[in-house]
Amino acid sequence: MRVSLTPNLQVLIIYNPTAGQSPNFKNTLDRVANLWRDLGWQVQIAATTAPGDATTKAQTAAQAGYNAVVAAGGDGTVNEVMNGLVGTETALGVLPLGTVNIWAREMGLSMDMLKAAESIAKSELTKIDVGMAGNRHFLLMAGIGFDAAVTATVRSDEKKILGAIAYVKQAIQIAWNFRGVRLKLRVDGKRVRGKILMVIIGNSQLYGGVVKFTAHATIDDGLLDVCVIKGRGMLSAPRRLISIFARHYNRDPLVQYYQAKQVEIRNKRGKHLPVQVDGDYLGTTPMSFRVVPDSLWIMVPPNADRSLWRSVEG
Ligand SMILES: Nc1ncnc2c1ncn2[C@@H]1O[C@H](COP(=O)(O)OP(=O)(O)OP(=O)(O)O)[C@@H](O)[C@H]1O
Repeated sequence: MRVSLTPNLQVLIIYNPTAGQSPNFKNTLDRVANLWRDLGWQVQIAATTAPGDATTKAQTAAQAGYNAVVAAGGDGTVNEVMNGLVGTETALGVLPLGTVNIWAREMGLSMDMLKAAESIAKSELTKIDVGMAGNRHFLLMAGIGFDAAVTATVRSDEKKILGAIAYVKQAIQIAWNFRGVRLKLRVDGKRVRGKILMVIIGNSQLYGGVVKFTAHATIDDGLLDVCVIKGRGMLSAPRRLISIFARHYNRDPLVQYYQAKQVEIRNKRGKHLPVQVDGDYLGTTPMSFRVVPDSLWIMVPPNADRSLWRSVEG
């Protein structure tokens, strides 16, 4: 079900002053706020002061009856805001201020903030599923293995200077020594065996702004999409990537694709893998993952990727 925005929308913009590469975006945010005020919206702006602050601020806004909280930052900030909004009546919006901005891309937003703000003003509201990793919600995906090892070690000062290239540089450095690990996977009770390089558990589709590991994922189907990539080491990764780009899941025996409500990853013989959610390091296996259906209101701009919905009502 899609719902139109009310004319006197109450909106809180929560921004992360440390996000992305641009040093001074407060002026642009003020212009965005004025653009929305001209439409009759009541708009407040609040800066985060530390990691985790966006979750507390979003929770407080939901309790105070705000209609929407717009996360202005990268996907880490979007994740923190949505963790404060799941299960409330307050909708999540996004303004792309981070390094990669995957959710903003999924929502079809321009990377130009004022153009993005104009699109957001034409949004509708709808409810979607989110994922849960341990006790943390995720909007995009959880990554287990190689990508989480990269996320855990990429330096924030390099991200400021190099942007997304900092991830590529770190991936190349880690790839040489990264080995697949035998873990115990259960996907809706089904046992999955083999040496695991990486598992992507996707609520949505886009990964890193370039590739879709979970290309069949929709955000209203009550399921998570699971892409399991197996192998001894990263030398085999380019072949696996070709299979994923061509969507030859399951035709390549080392790339398996599932849709499930729940995924359990247990360690074997003391071996474990790191876990990231929505691009931020979370911890290590063992960990449980599950879908939380129909639990988050979001603002859907007109150019949002329609393939993210199983059914779009007109
Ligand atoms: N005021 C703050 N000071 C320090 N860290 C913060 C602050 N506010 C938020 N953070 C942390 O910064 C992390 C990264 O932020 P965010 O994802 O928004 O930007 P980014 O890293 O530039 O973008 P991307 O996620 O696209 O790489 C968040 O996970 C959050 O915990």
